[in-house]
Amino acid sequence: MAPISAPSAPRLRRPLADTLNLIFDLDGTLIDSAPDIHAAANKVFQAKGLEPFPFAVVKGFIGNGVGVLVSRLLAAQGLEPTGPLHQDLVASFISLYEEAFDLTAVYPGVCDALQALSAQGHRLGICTNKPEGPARAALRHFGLDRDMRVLIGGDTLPERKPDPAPLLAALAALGPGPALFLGDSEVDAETAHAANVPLALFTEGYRKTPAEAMGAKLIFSDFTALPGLISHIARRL
Ligand SMILES: O=C(O)COP(=O)(O)O
Ligand SMILES: [Mg+2]
Repeated sequence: MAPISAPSAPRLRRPLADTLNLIFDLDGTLIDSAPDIHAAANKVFQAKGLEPFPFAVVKGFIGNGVGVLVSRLLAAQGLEPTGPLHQDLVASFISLYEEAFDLTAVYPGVCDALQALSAQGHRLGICTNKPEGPARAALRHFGLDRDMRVLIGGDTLPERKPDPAPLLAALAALGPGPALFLGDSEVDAETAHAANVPLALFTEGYRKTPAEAMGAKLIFSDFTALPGLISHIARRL
């Protein structure tokens, strides 16, 4: 008797040729959140009877996560950068941060670009030093979570950027394939370099170094151009 034929095996879900694993930074890359970070920092400092900060000072300290931000702010006022006051300020900052969206804006063209990239078959994820809770809340609030398959925040792993571990973990979650890390800062450039992943630099974020000195494979200032730029370089990654 002829064997009953097995139902045809499901097709292996292999990445399409020319599709990439695209990992995005969050603050200064997808969202311009510095005004909310500034407001939250001033609220928690003032609640302790401490002086508020000018916007440029807080903006210049963004990039290494909340713990480092608060340490830098304390040091800027000549205070001990670690210890109980630091812990208190970080805890209150994070609880404010989960709902601090009023002063934050998504950079122009981001939503459409993410949808277009996903529709082109690229796999998208986030690697940020923002704590995971506030990062998830921000992505949901701005409708940026739909196409994201993974989120690694500043407190998801014991390591955070510029250690390569968070970026490598995000990429591992997306599966094998060529990758690009899209970020705005020196921390992102260092992370990309340490993980041996090419960097696409978004120029409108919180960087201090000239764009050409960041070692980026791609430099862009406008998200509406991103899907086209990525199609152009995909084969060369
Ligand atoms: O929270 C920060 O300090 C920086 O966050 P980012 O990694 O998304 O730029
Ligand atoms: Mg950033």
